[in-house]
Parts: sequence; structure tokens; C-alpha cells
Amino acid sequence: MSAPATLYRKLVDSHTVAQLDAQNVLLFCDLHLMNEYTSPQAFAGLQEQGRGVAMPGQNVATVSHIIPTHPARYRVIQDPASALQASSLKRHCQRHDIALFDTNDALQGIEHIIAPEHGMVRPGMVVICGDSHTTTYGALGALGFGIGTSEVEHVLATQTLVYRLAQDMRIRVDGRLSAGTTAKDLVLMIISRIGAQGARGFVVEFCGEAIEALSVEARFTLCNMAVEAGARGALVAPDQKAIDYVLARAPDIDGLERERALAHWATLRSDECARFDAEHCFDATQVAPYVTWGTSPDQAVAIDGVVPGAEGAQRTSVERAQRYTGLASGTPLEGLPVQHVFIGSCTNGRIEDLRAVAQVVKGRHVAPGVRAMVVPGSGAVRAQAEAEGIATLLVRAGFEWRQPGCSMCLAMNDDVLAPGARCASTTNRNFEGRQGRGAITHLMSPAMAAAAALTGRITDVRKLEPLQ
Ligand SMILES: CC(C)[C@H](C(=O)O)[C@@H](O)C(=O)O
Ligand code: SF4
Repeated sequence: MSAPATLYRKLVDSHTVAQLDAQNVLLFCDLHLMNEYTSPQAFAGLQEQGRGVAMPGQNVATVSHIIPTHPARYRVIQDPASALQASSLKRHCQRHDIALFDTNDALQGIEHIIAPEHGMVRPGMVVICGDSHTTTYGALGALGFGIGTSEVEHVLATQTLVYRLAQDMRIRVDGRLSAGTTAKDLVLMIISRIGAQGARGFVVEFCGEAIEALSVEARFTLCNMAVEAGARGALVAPDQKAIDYVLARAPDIDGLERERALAHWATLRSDECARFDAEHCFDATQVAPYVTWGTSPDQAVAIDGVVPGAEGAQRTSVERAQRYTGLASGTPLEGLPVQHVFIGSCTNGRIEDLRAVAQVVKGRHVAPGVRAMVVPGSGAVRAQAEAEGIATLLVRAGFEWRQPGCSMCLAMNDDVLAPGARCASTTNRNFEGRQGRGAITHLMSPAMAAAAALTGRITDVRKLEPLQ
């Protein structure tokens, strides 16, 4: 019998083509996703060397980061440099026979939303992309991680990657999240406790009652943000929920193939006595809505908390963050005025997120002076929200209803905030200038962002006055 193994090691071992040395393996990648931002240079490198794409069918591309999100059906990329990125992605995909969700494709969207949505990501896979939030796919028991541009080139040419092994971390979350709290609050709390480098060098497996109780979409949010604690990957062992999610989107898995897949997926869990290099435990019943106050995702507190004091080892970074966000030690987060609200991104731009927003907004209106924008994660999410009446509800309430894309998550298109503007955002990074030079980002859940839009202040969604 082989030694007990973690799920992570099982995934690595089943994809190892060759052991290069004690630390590195040559890893086979089942699925390689690309965007217009990090792949054109890789294609150019390939072309220079006269190399082709080894397995075009295992590569998929989308235009996501620089795309305009104005409501107009037909989208034209005005910025010349961005237009060139999109057109060169298209040319390379055509040339190498790679599927592309192009600018005006009805199903275009953020890579981390569209790949699972179309059943491309399955338990047991290795999925890579020139984008750090590729950790998202761990929600389905697939090992996802971001790679650099030179690696993108290597993957295109060989469908393999030189991979440095990570260590194993387990994060167990007992109990259940209480009403008004979500996977976003949980992950913000975890990051605030273990730090932005707390999982550096590790692949994190999440387990426990709270994780089992999460929907698959909520697990995407959790695994998406694990990278903000420095994790090199995040995993949740695939259960019936994950399997049902995949089977509903992958009609090609049927008959004998289905039997085979189910048998394989049943093995995708850490063995009973598997050894983890580090472990953490949290209690979901203690999770409150969380909000960031600073310029790193770990600078977060519960909604009834205050901006912490600048002391000890963190002093310089706390002081710097306080200067940037204009918040002194002791300032309560609750009640802080915001001028902008952004709902979207690969963290919280899925249909369940928009349903949560609609539930809070129903019967209410965006506060005067607040600009609130909803950018669905994909064309499919947008269509679904329209079919469910969510779009109409939000527009009537005063929200802007946009076309899909990364948008104000990192402001690489023209959705950019003015200096000094304060934004309640459902995204994953609150770095300086992320949403516009001098703009201030407060990360939170979709329900909390909705509440901020309605009151014009950072608000505990659990305390919103009931409607008469
Ligand atoms: C542009 C891309 C390389 C980047 C990433 O790797 O994550 C972006 O998606 C982000 O969220 O900051
Ligand atoms: S939505 Fe934001 S975090 Fe996600 S891929 Fe786009 S820019 Fe990166």
C-alpha cells in the first residue's frame, strides 16, 4: 500500500511526466486558459522560435481585462494599445486553432467565470493561466495556479510546465456561517488572521463543516481569494455538490466515461492519515461581515471593528495604508461614506452573487450621490440575471448594468475611479491605485456592497431597516 497522500500530492503525482529534481517536476496541464493581457507576448515568442502549439484543444482564450463594459451591445476597444492586445490574441488563436471568447462573443467573460461555467474545469485536472486568480478552480477539486508569460510560452509549445512543488496546508472551518455572512467574509477573516503571506509556498486544502455547507459558487470565491494569503493553490475535495455542478455543465461526460470519471473523482480526497506541513482551524460561527480598511487584503476587520493602531512589526505598512486610505487608528468602518460601489469580478461576479445583491436591494434605491455599478462576470451570468429579472430590479434601483469583464476590479479599461474616491467593492485586491490613481477600495461581500450602495455608507447588511 502506498503512503497516505494529500489531495494536492495526488493531483501533482497524477500529472507528473518527469521528476526533474527533489523540488521540481515536469507537470502535464489539462487546461490552459489565456487572456489578452498576459498571452500575446508568449505567442510572439513562440512565433520567433518557429514553434507551434502542442495541443490546441486544451487551450482556451478570452478577452477580459481591457474590454469596455458600456451597455452597448457592440463593443469597440478605443484605446489603441488595448485594441492591439485583443486583435493579436484573436490572430494567434485563429492561427493556432485555439477557441476564443472574443470581444463581442455573447458568452465572453472573465476567464475564471467562463471556464467552469462551460464545464471545462473538472475534478482532478491541472488548470493554469497567466493570471494569479487561477486558484479559483480548487473549488471543483482541480489544481489551478497562475503562471508567468515565459511559462505560458512553454505550455503552448509542450502542454507541460516545470513546476516547483508546494507544501501542504490544511485550513479547517468548523460550524456554520450565520445569516448575513458569506464565503467572502470568511476568506477575508482568514486572510486577516494568517496574513497576506500566511500561506506563501503552500497549497491550501479547505475542509470542515462550513466548507461542506458552502455552495460551489461560494467555494469559487473562497479559493479565488486564497492567493491573497500567498497560497500557490487552493483545494476543496470534490463532493456531490461539485460533481453535480460539473456534470450539469459537461454533457460529454456520459455512459462509460461517466462511470470512469465518477470512480476517479471518488479518490480525490486527502487520505485519512495524510501529513500536512501546516494547519489552521477557524470557527464559522464567529464570522461577521468583514471589510478591508487598508491597502492589502489582510488589512480587514469585522464591520463593528475600527482601523487598528500602528504598532510593532506592522507599523510602517499600517501607517502607509492609513495615509493612503485617509483613515486614522480608531476610526470605525461602519458609517464611512462611499461615493462608489462596484459589484463584479472573478471573486463575486457570479449569478449567486447577483441574486444576493438583488435580495438586499429589492424595494430600495441607491443613495443620492452614489455611483453603483454591476458588472456580471460573463455573458452567461448577464443573460441569466436578465432572465431572472435581477437586471431590471437593479436598474430601477439606480444601479448601472454593464457588459461583462474585469472592469473596475483593476481599472485597465475606462472604468476608472477619480483620485480620493472611496469605493465599496466586491473584488479581491485593495492595492494602492488598483481602481484608479488615488482611489480607495474597501473589499467586502456582494450583500455588504449592496447595503453600502443603498445607504451611501459602509453598512452592516444585517442591520438594514426592514421595509414597511
Ligand atoms: C493582469 C493579471 C496578470 C492579474 C493577475 O495575475 O491576477 C490580474 O488579473 C489581477 O487580478 O491583478
Ligand atoms: S476580475 Fe479582477 S482579479 Fe479577476 S482576473 Fe480580472 S482583474 Fe484579475
